[in-house]
Amino acid sequence: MNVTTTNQHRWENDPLLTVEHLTMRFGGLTAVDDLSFTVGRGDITALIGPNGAGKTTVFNCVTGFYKPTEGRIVMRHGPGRRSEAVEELTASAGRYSRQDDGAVFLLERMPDFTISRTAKVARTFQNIRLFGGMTCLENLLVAQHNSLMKASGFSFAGLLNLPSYRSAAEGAKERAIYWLEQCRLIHRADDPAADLPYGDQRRLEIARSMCSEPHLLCLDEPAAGLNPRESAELNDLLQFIRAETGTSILLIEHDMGVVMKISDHVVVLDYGCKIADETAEAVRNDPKVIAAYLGVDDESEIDDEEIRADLHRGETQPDTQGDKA
Ligand SMILES: Nc1ncnc2c1ncn2[C@@H]1O[C@H](COP(=O)(O)OP(=O)(O)OP(=O)(O)O)[C@@H](O)[C@H]1O
Repeated sequence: MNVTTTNQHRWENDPLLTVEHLTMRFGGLTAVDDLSFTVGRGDITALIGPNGAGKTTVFNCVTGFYKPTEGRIVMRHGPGRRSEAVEELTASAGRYSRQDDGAVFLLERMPDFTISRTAKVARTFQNIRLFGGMTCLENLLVAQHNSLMKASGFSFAGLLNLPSYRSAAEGAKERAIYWLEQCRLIHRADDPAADLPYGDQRRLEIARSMCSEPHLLCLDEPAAGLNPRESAELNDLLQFIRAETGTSILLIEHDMGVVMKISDHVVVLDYGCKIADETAEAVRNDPKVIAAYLGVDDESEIDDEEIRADLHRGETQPDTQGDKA
């Protein structure tokens, strides 16, 4: 997916998301400093960097949890850069505009619930946020509450009578069952989410996000706490999601076995600044990246086998069963 055309990376030619000159300050602390990068349509893009580099802050800006201090965050539905529509929208007071074959959204102007519902950006969190007392199936149905309410015409009578509501409710259940199957959780459909082992809960969160049919799926450390087998299964699931639905994925991840194996494109942050923005292959051999992970200033001093081995982990990991989770 990361081939270049006309000397540019593919993600530059068909960007789903562009983060442009993003800055986020908390009082005197600049957590993200003039950061620009692109998420290509259909790509798996990883955002990596040492602890405190600003990765989660970027996620919080993209998903509307924080209003950036400065910068523009553009999401696009439909192919191409849509430069004219983006500039027109920026000059107006609008939050999004629709074209015949798509739409553009300025995420920094939108509240978080509109970003998920209208711009179709879904996310998971570092700490699992499921409804523990609800069953797995219920968790996935609750995630589709918005579309069900819309189909009801936001009325009680609608809930009871409207054929459009009945058909939306059927669709929601089918989607929930589909994603439980793909995430290998269908046998736990009626169990409370809190009863699932940790790795299964992580997959349930991804299933829940996929029920909203996102164009962009943002995953904050999806492999955290997983054992090697579960990490390999996660790789398969993310590759399946991309191949089957075309959903683009932006992930924060410390597990280099996941990052290097499945990412088309890796963006590296250190102290809020971008230090690398390349293919996984190029990034894993970049002395700046190794230096950042080691916390050293002088790149010429680097000779750390452990860090190099970690950055190369995705190369050596054996494939797991098939191309489907
Ligand atoms: N709400 C906040 N208020 C003040 N400072 C914050 C806030 N959120 C993040 N920070 C600070 O911004 C910096 C970047 O934090 P952030 O969580 O984005 O880093 P990270 O790269 O995601 O780290 P990790 O890998 O440890 O999760 C840190 O110094 C952090 O303390």
